[in-house]
Amino acid sequence: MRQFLRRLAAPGAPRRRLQAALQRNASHVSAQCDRSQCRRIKRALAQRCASSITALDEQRLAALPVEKTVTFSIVAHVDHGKSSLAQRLLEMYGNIASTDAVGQSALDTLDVERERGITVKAVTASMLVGEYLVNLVDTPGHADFAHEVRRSLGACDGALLLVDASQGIEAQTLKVAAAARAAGVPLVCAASKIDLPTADAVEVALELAALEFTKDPEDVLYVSAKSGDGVDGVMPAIIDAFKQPADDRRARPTRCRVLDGRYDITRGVVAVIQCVDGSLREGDRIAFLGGDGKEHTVQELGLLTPAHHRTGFLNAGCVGYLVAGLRDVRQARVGDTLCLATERDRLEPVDPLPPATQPGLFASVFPPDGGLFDEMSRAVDRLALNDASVTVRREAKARPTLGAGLRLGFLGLLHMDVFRQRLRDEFGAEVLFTSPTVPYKVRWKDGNVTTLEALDDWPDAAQLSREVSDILEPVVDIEVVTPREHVGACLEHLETARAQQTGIESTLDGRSIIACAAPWASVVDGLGERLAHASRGHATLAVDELPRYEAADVAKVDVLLNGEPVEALAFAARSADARDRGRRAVEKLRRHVPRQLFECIIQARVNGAVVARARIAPLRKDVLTTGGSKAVLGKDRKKKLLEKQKRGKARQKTIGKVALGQDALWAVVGS
Ligand SMILES: Nc1nc2c(ncn2[C@@H]2O[C@H](COP(=O)(O)OP(=O)(O)OP(=O)(O)O)[C@@H](O)[C@H]2O)c(=O)[nH]1
Repeated sequence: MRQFLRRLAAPGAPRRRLQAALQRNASHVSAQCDRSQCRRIKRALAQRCASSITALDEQRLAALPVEKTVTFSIVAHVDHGKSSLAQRLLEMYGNIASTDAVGQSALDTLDVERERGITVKAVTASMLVGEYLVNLVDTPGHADFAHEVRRSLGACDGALLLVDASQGIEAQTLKVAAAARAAGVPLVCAASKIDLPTADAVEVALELAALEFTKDPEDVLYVSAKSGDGVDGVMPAIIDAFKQPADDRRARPTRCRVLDGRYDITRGVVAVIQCVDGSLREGDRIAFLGGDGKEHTVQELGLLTPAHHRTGFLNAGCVGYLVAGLRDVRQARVGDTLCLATERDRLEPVDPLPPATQPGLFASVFPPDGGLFDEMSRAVDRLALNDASVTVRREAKARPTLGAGLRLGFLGLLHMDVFRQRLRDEFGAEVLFTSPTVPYKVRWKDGNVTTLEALDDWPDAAQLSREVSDILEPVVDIEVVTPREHVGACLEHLETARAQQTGIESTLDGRSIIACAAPWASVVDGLGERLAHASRGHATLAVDELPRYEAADVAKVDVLLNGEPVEALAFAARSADARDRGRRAVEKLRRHVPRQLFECIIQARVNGAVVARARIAPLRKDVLTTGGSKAVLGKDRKKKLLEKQKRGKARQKTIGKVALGQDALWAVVGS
């Protein structure tokens, strides 16, 4: 049944059968698959039904000159309405059926996006607007996914900058606008959510002009995805601003750039590609420039609407999907250029996409059972294909209690948490994540500087006193945008986070922009949430992606169970806070470690000294009771049994392993 449903959900399946299957099979789907498989299959079926109503005129598309194509990204601060506006545009141009609901976008297809109500992946949808083919890219707003925005901007003719008219310009608005400027991408600005009673679109337009994001405040569009007001003016403005001059790109040798990809269990790598020059057809033999030299046959090509709409060809200016029987995820990396196999020796790669941002946070992952390392590794590689900013490296050495693992690099805590959830949702991989750590460095007294890839490599107490000159920590530039009345509260939190203020400016609409240099560890430790809380949700934080290193007074906190350090639980903290944080970690862990038959001692250790201790008493087994009733035992026999139990417990205490679940590990993270 599952196979049958997968076939139905695949592109090319007839619409009538799909709709009938969707209605008939809902209960079978539920019966045969687990919750997340079931949701995915039903969604794929529903999308296929919806995508078949798309009125893409393939003959017109085949003849479409490149100057009649436009690619643009929607960029904004988190929750300013990007996905909702994209949804309305898809409805307006017939890609999907109309709905009255705002907030659940057809472009947010991942379980994690729907559950959390945020976009984590940039998604492309192409639509026919008059005589133009417009490729829209909906990008995430959260800072942890800023690499998706930069990658999308690298492949766009322009960007639509949205600003929530009731919130005004926020920290991430400044960040994405700066990224667009750096990439040389022109902007069209729009004030969104103008239906809200607190909206002040004119104020937003003036502010956008003051910041030189638009030349004239009158050029700013006013839109509401909820009421639909102003949405019909968006595409004409986009086409007008971003249309490209006529050129001969269609006639040049074919070159396509890989923008994204995901692994499909039946079809292998499904790559999102942008046809930059020439055209590509199903059946063509292709090769990757600078790749492994292998040739592949194009099996399936089409547009993303956002569902797969198979066209059999892609011409210059189109963004679409490609299936070419690639089984190894390393064969089609984001940014790679592919061309016709016969032309590979005479072509240069397309301009590179912005490189993936350096990870700012590392964690190790281990399979729950050491033997499943290969399966875990494959799942991580396949998911990393869909998230180019994650770095994956095999741990240099196997950990004593956890076995072989992978060291993963992330851009922030949310990024890491989303990756963990996607591993489970999309690949069924339950893995153990260690406490995340920022990459510290050690400056030794002999002048050498080494990077601490993992907390395991942290110098011990003796080395610290004799050989280490400084521990260096990453520091980043941050900007906090807040209404003026909350500046005091924000500054207090910034001081607690050891942020050094470097400047403060006022905006036209009565807000302040505070610039600081802050330890990256404080930023990933929830500084953004604390600032938002202190300002009743008004303050927003944007972070510069490139850290520099400065000397810091930090120490490693080890957590021990029955005298054994648990590598997964070690973390670094400011020396002044290490004792407190160690105590909190022990307290939290005490609540998560199940009682065992033997005594369990939890300790926190800083620089070799124990700073906190908790004891979990053993479960008491009544060895004098057999089969539920108390046997009549002689005094000597009782004594013997109790002594035997005592010896057993002592042995268990030394060899007994306390099984720790991921919830216990997560409880300690951020203690
Ligand atoms: N009143 C009103 N609410 C809107 C409008 N557009 C979006 N919203 C609401 O604003 C919230 C965020 O909307 P999204 O479209 O998910 O915002 P986003 O910018 O795509 O969010 P991220 O991708 O996570 O950054 C949702 O609760 C929407 O229902 C609008 O025009 N009017």
